[in-house]
Amino acid sequence: MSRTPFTVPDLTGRRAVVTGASDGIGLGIARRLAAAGAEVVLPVRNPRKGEAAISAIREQVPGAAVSLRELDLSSLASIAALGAAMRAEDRPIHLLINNAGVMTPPGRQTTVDGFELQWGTNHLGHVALVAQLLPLLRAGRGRVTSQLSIAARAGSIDWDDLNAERSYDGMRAYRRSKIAFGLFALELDRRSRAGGWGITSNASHPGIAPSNLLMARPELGRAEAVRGRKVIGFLSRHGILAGTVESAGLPALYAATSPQARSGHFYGPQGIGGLGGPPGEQKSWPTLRSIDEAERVWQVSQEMTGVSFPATTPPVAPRA
Ligand SMILES: NC(=O)c1ccc[n+]([C@@H]2O[C@H](COP(=O)([O-])OP(=O)(O)OC[C@H]3O[C@@H](n4cnc5c(N)ncnc54)[C@H](O)[C@@H]3O)[C@@H](O)[C@H]2O)c1
Repeated sequence: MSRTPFTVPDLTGRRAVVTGASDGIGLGIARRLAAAGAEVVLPVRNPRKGEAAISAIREQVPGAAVSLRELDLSSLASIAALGAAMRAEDRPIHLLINNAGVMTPPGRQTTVDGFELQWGTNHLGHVALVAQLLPLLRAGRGRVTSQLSIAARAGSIDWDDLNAERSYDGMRAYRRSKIAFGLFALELDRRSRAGGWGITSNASHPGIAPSNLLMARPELGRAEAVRGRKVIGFLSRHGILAGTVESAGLPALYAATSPQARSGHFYGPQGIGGLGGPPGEQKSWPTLRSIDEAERVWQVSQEMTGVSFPATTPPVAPRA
């Protein structure tokens, strides 16, 4: 099955930031951006893995303009430090791809700030990052793309237990983090339009691909993990209901760089079940449609993280 029908346009002179680019889907995204001529910043938790990622990119894109910054999305202090360092560099950001993520860690874990790990990393961490980088994104008329998951097609936000303190289920918490993050991405589009911030925001999901996220599942029993790896590896190899780690980056790349991709819209693989295949626009999932919930996510996330976005009166008109 052909998996690369989308070519990233020329990005010479553009500066991109990609989270979670030391591995998996994010590494492929960063490599393609660099190949298209962008200067790519990789904020990573582990500098050693970051150096290896840069070597891997330069092997395929000699002379690629890639550099590392330190970022732990599970720490608001680390996010603030990255924001301060990048604002001090005072260079516009044209693309921000919020790709990093963690899924179903073994048992309920918390960030250094005490948030349930998936809620704190996948959602709140990226909200805080966008707030920290907002002046640079505005300066670059930046495009923000946020990576969701097919898991967010179902489930809901348990507003009374955002941190899963009363009851914890790993997949429920993952879904919640990705639904909230999707609602945030769409609300960012609405707020930017209403406030004239000059940035765009859309969302993507990669389908399913055999990255560490799915192939190393320490929370599963050994037999179950091996079975899962075999099934996903088989599906990916045969292009059935799954992509490769490389192709899974295409929806985010399309959302972030295609002249056809629109702010406030949603992109994913167009294959059977939306799990693999070429990237394109897809109908938003019911979990992402409530404007009331999006506004609530917007407010609650600022309260929980202590970051703030410029005030705007929420627009009443539905999204275009
Ligand atoms: N692989 C899939 O099938 C699949 C399916 C749906 C959604 N996704 C989403 O795609 C994105 C990329 O995942 P992947 O499959 O490449 O997984 P991966 O585990 O290979 O990569 C995840 C990346 O996020 C980074 N990360 C995790 N916690 C971090 C933290 N606290 N601070 C900074 N970086 C952190 C990791 O270091 C890694 O680089 C994630 O948002 C994931 O939820 C993946």
